[in-house]
Amino acid sequence: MQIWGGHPLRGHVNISGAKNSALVIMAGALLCSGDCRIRNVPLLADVERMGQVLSALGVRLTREGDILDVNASELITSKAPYELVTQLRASFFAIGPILARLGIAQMPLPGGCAIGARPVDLHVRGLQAMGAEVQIEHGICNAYVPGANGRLKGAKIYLDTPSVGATETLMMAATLADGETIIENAAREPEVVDLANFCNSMGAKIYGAGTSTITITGVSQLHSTDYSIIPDRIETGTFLVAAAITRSEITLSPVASDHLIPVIAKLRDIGVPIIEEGTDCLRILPAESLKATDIDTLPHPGFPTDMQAPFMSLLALAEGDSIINESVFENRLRHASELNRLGADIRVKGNTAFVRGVSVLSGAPVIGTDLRASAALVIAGLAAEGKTTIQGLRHLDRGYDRLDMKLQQLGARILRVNEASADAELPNNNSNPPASVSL
Ligand SMILES: CC(=O)N[C@H]1[C@@H](OP(=O)(O)OP(=O)(O)OC[C@H]2O[C@@H](n3ccc(=O)[nH]c3=O)[C@H](O)[C@@H]2O)O[C@H](CO)[C@@H](O)[C@@H]1O
Ligand SMILES: C=C(OP(=O)(O)O)C(=O)O
Repeated sequence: MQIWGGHPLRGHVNISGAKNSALVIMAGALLCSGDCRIRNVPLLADVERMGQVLSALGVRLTREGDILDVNASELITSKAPYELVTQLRASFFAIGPILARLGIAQMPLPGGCAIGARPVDLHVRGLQAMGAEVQIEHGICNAYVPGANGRLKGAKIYLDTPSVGATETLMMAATLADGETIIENAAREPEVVDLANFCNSMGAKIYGAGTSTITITGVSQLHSTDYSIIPDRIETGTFLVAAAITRSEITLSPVASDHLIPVIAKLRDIGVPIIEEGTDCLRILPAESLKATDIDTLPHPGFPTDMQAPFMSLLALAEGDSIINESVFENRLRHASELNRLGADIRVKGNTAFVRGVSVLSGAPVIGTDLRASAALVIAGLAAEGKTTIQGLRHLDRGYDRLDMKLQQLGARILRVNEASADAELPNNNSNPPASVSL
């Protein structure tokens, strides 16, 4: 991807459905033996792969625009395909519904962004508390429920850390379990609430999602539903930061601004004016100056780790020194060295980045190491002088719905090229932007 920086954005951007809701809700559809219609599904490589995982299990899927119809009435296997599951994180969460439906599941350990060890011990311990026998061998998590009816049992589960995925896996498993499950220290992310709402729309009995204690009363089966997923708060945040760094005025909708409280608060600290318009629209105005601030990532409702990398790009151009502490994942600061190639002044020690604001960034060839790191480089490229060439588009495609196209519609000079030809052009780094660029 090539970006010629220094051009303000203008206009309106449509925010897609949330990646992390769509993926887990697709897994949740495994709980239902009827038709599930899921609306507002983003166009993402991860969604495509999750669909392939479900298909391999015997699920029938059809997609038209952003509507996905899923029918999991006949599951033909409890074994998920290794090559697919290892490419994304959320596929693993399907272990909960598969086990609840079939009493047996063989789930490879997941992939996803390489931002830390990302174990699945909390998922496993929770399923064990619900009566499953679980063993990990040869990269596969084998789980089964002993006993004649193969039904999980309600349990009291305390999560050592409020893991989003573990909360979702266990919540889904508990919907069809025998009796009541209580998850303490549950994750409170909006996507957990979205999944609970989806399950409840199929007749599940989940109470307290969005708080630290979730109670689920198991039912014997779930019914068909028609459900629309929430707007992507991380995509929204990414466009807000893209507008902030280019000193632009844009509007964004649909958005759920109550899911963005820490992000909007930090942007305001930095000096970026944001106006809420109506119930689902945000307007961002050009900042007079960008001021340094400190960020500590935390589970929701704290500042989201998925917004840390984009904010690092913004703070790289703020006046003064900022400290960014990544508390959720142990290896999620790899974009700092790539931002330094663009002229940023960032030092990393352990899980902390010390960002000394500079007045300009200058375009250079860089590599995105994970999804949000790649987004951070796109954002920096929009502000940098000259041309930035970004490799690692496969990460972006996993989690952003046509990011280059949406930015182009806002007036960004951004061109998608295949990575081999991007390499070929690297020496010509400061060439002028083409008069117009198209996909
Ligand atoms: C597909 C999806 O929804 N991905 C999101 C989800 O990932 P994911 O669900 O993988 O993230 P978790 O909330 O589980 O991880 C949080 C922390 O808990 C640790 N942990 C997690 C599970 C476990 O069994 N043991 C354990 O120690 C992790 O290593 C990490 O340090 O939440 C993250 C935190 O908001 C986001 O960055 C990801 O975008
Ligand atoms: C870390 C992320 O995704 P995943 O959990 O799918 O790797 C993310 O969306 O930023």
